[in-house]
Amino acid sequence: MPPRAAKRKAPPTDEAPTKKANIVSPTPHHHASGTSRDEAILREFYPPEMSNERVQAYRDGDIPTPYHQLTGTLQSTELQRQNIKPNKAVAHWFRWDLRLHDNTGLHKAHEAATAGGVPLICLYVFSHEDFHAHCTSPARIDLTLRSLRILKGDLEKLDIPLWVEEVAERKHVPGTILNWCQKWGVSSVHANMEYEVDELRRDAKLVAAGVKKDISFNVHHDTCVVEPMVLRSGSEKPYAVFTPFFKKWEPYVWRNKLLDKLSPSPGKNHPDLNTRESFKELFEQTSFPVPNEGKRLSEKDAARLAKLWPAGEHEALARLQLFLEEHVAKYADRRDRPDIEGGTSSLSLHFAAGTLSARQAVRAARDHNKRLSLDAGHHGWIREICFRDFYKNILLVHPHVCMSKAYHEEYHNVVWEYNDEHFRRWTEGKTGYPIVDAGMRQLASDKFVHNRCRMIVASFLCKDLLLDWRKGERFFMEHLIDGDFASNNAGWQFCSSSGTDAQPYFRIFNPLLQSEKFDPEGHYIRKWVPELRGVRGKAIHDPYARLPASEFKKLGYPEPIVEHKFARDRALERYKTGLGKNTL
Ligand SMILES: Cc1cc2nc3c(=O)[nH]c(=O)nc-3n(C[C@H](O)[C@H](O)[C@H](O)COP(=O)(O)OP(=O)(O)OC[C@H]3O[C@@H](n4cnc5c(N)ncnc54)[C@H](O)[C@@H]3O)c2cc1C
Repeated sequence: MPPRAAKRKAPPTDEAPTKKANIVSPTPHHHASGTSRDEAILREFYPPEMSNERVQAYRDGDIPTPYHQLTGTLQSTELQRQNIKPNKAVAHWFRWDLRLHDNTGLHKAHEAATAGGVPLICLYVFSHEDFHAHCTSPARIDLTLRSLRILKGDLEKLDIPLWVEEVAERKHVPGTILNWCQKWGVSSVHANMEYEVDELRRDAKLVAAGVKKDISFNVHHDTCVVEPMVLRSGSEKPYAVFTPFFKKWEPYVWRNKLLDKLSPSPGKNHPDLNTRESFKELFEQTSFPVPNEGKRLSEKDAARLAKLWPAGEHEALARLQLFLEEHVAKYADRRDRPDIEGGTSSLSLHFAAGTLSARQAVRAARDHNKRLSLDAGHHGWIREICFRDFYKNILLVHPHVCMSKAYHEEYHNVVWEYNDEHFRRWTEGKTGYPIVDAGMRQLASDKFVHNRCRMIVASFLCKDLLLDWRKGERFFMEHLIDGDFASNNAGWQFCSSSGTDAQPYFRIFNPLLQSEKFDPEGHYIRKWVPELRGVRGKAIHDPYARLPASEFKKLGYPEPIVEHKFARDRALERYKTGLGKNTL
């Protein structure tokens, strides 16, 4: 166990650096090739890896969590914010909640506007540097822009304008918003809380800065079905394991009738308010910002992905309905089968963009269930949605997971390989393990991967290649259309065995067995790995070992990058050493 930190306020070394030159390199574990574990962190935005002692200080409450900083600021300014008089408008600041229905912040903003007799106006902040700092993928940014266009159209029908404000550097976001509010006479802003560290700190600053300028910032819980931090174990602690969390979560949802209280979409701005004239410029914004180089899809990819993943809340609701009508009943049997179309809902991009709320989804599933109690399919699907809630709770209680640290910080003593060639071959889907390559090629093409294959490719990176899981985590965020920090981080930590509920380090996925079990006929592999389309029978899972050498050569498919048995033994040894389990 690391030594406990002394009871004093630790210096804020996990704050984002203001100048590049200030960043001092820690003592990274260098690899012979010159790359190091420190490269897994985006150093232009974040300080070096936090010490395990500092993690413990967060746990002990010696350092206030960003969540407590925000809630503390909200509490200490409550009276002042209440006393701010309505000016010319109330605003809702959209984030990853790009919908009208069941949007808590939007609903509260509408109520405040109605009570104050002023129009509701809306804002979205397109912050280029945040996209870089958070590794947001071009596909996700493109989906956001497409969702915003639909949202703008829907809001306009209600005489509510939506303005998209472009900000280059994220340090300017708070100032830009305050200026925007002053320009349009906004006295009150509502937004839904984002649970990542940078966002909680930004909001805490804004709430405090706002009251000094007579602007009330109000931040609401919205994204989870059950408000985070509410559910506690018998010993009054936040849950660290999913199953008991779910056991408490489910009856809590039904008992408190949480699904009967969905917020309605806002009503029309009253005609007497002359919103269209007073906020003409906001209505007339015709073009949206263009993402920076490297964050922009090619025209061809944009067109292809728009067809594959239509945006907006109407589409999300239609997709939800289709899934319930045609697939959910068989969910329990098929959710692990990447070879079956419709085995899962493919709604994660809508949850991530906020074009569908988790409450809407759980309620629709409950209402669709025809029996007295939930059947296995409906129940199993609702349980998966609960995972979102659980992982968002983890961010609030353990902010160090947002700072490139493992949930179980002792896993940081595991020494990873930093083999650039292996990493490149993994990213390109050229590992010589068909199921792994199929998963990585699905990611490259569709910017989405089936959950079972996310686990297989992640486990392969952490255990078979023994590469730093944070490199995989970042690569996923940079490519997934549904990239969500909490779920992605937790998924990676599950696979690297360092997270909550993680698979124990000695349980190592065998990619061959996974392939035979979850893609028995090899349909998924043949779909994504064209070199193997002509391979018949069980050879599809392991063509190198199961085909004659001459036949294998003709395929133009790579030999396995590592031998699984060797890799497994190496991983076990490295984990044991890192965790101090090798000593007598
Ligand atoms: C390494 C790894 C990385 C991941 N990265 C992300 C990510 O960036 N964004 C993301 O939304 N999910 C992520 N997941 C979780 C999961 O893979 C996806 O949510 C799921 O594949 C989405 O497909 P679906 O919508 O068809 O899911 P369904 O099976 O239909 O499930 C319904 C919804 O439940 C939620 N859900 C399901 N499984 C999980 C889970 N394990 N953790 C959290 N929520 C879950 C999702 O919101 C999903 O849309 C990751 C999992 C792993 C193992």
